[in-house]
Amino acid sequence: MANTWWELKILCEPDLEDSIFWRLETFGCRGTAIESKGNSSLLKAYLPSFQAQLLDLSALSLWLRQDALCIGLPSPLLHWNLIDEEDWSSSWKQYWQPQDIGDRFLINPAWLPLPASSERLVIRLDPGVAFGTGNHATTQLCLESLEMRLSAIPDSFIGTENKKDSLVIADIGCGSGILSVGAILLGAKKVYAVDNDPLAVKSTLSNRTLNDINSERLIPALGSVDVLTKIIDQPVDGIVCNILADVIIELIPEMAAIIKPSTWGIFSGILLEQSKAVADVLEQNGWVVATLWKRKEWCCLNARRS
Ligand SMILES: C[S@@+](CC[C@H](N)C(=O)[O-])C[C@H]1O[C@@H](n2cnc3c(N)ncnc32)[C@H](O)[C@@H]1O
Repeated sequence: MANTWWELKILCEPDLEDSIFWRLETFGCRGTAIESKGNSSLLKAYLPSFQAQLLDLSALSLWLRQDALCIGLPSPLLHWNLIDEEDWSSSWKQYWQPQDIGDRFLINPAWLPLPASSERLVIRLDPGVAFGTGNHATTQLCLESLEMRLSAIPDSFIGTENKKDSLVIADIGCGSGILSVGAILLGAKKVYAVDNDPLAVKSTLSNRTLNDINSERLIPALGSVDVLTKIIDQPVDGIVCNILADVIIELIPEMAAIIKPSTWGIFSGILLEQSKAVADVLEQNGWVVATLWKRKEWCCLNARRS
């Protein structure tokens, strides 16, 4: 029998989009898409059917209504139905279009032709069921921060030991591998990409191939910081970590084992109201938080050790 998926369709006020995406992500949805419907937004999200029972979907519906109520907006309408795998893979892909991010990147869905000419660094992507299409504000903030870290300063200004083409980076919570691929395209020498979801590791591996990246330059592995401590052969120059504030807070002390005095860090997946808690833990663990970039209700902390 074909694998089946829940297709969730949510009609909502545009102002609710981000909080709903947040709920869907926490609920375990993959392959989210969005469509404008007049003054409303239609969000679609997909979830392997075995991951949720009808009761879970009812609970999700209740949370969505409560979230809307809290900020005084009309309740979103949630509908669900079962579809087979084949329909799933085509349903959300049709809404995903090439997208410029920052000054340097263009995200190109794997099934669409490459642009005839582009001065941008093209990240070809098929996220499969992993998070990381480039649509989410936190992914964009991380890519823009990487751009700032890796392309703002010419090699000649950053000293031999920090030359861009010798930079080793850890991508913690790599998802589709979008940030790892971006870092390599910007000139990093090597990226170790870890995720505790096997499907994310699989997706990063296939996106490595899709972008013709040598297997010695992008090294995906199942796990988290503990695994990095075993697979890296030297402390990393940079960390990019787009997970959730609570998880980042837990991982920060462990990161001490993979860094050196000059390591920089890009931390996102953090809601604005959580930024102080994350910044406090970073500072208690020897980081200096240099900037906070925000988009919608999300933020990204750029930090360094010295
Ligand atoms: C928000 S997604 C980020 C994906 C991609 N890096 C991006 O920026 O679009 C977070 C990812 O972190 C992974 N994750 C969650 N907790 C983790 C942990 N403790 N260690 C490693 N990965 C984790 C999830 O499986 C998910 O793929």
